[in-house]
Amino acid sequence: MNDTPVIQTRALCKHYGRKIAIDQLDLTIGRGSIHAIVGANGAGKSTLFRILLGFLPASSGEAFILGRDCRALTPADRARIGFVNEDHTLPGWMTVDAITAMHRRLYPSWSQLAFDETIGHYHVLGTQKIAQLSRGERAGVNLALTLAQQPELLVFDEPTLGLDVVAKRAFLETLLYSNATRDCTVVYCSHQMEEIERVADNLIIMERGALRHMSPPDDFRARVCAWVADIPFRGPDPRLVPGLLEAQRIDGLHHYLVLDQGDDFADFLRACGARTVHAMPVSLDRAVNGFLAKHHAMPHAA
Ligand SMILES: Nc1ncnc2c1ncn2[C@@H]1O[C@H](COP(=O)(O)OP(=O)(O)OP(=O)(O)O)[C@@H](O)[C@H]1O
Repeated sequence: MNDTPVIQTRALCKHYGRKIAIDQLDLTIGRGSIHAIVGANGAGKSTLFRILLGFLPASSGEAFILGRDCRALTPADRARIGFVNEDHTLPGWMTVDAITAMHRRLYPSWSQLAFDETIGHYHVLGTQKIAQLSRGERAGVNLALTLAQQPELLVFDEPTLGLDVVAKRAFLETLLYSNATRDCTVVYCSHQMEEIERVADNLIIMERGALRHMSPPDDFRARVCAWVADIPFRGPDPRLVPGLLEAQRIDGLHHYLVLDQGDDFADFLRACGARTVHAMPVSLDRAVNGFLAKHHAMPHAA
């Protein structure tokens, strides 16, 4: 078994003028599984993908994809990687049949079976032009073309953005199937947490171009907890609440979303005058969004 990481960056930086998009990023993603990268808008996810795929030079540091230096990818290296972005850019004037024939010629490892299995999820006719397809159908054709290459690594930049529930489900089913049936690693970024909860084995959180967390999604969810306390007056100064991500007062009760706090958080609340305290687990969506919102809201020196 090849244990070269599919993605590895060392002290990777990307500046756009004075703007720092990637900031000393050290990231290692192993082979296999589905890895989801999340981050607030502007966290650097698309920039990272563009560097990894060799579309954009880094300002400094190193980046490797499938063990190859991202600055010097050959056509043979690229054939091992399938990339789908949110725009599902395919030439609008070509028919589905024509573009399929072109890809079949281009990729020596083309699998007609993988193409047929994927396209079968969508109601697409071979005679239709790409421009005539709906957004979800275009996503399906793009995915079918990419999976038929039989890549070792699939990289998706917000692949289900703008798709309806049915198209999203078809896309995810295919993704899961492809990961389960072939030895294919999937790395994708998305803002759709319920989708990540369903498909991802590994959650990677980026913030302002740096890695903030990496673990199975459930492990991150377990770091965040919601507490409700009945405190008959103002409650503690938020700056003194350990691990605070979010504080709200609803119907006279104090609600706290906190990171990395154990049972002694209850003691803290009681010491602040709480008559009753309750801890509740949170969804992945709440945990990640609370985490990102907290840091997103912080003022940042340019
Ligand atoms: N061509 C560019 N010129 C200047 N700044 C840029 C350029 N491209 C990206 N940036 C900046 O780099 C940062 C990272 O952008 P990037 O598109 O990688 O973020 P993202 O995590 O993909 O965001 P989103 O979730 O909104 O798609 C942002 O602050 C963005 O404004």
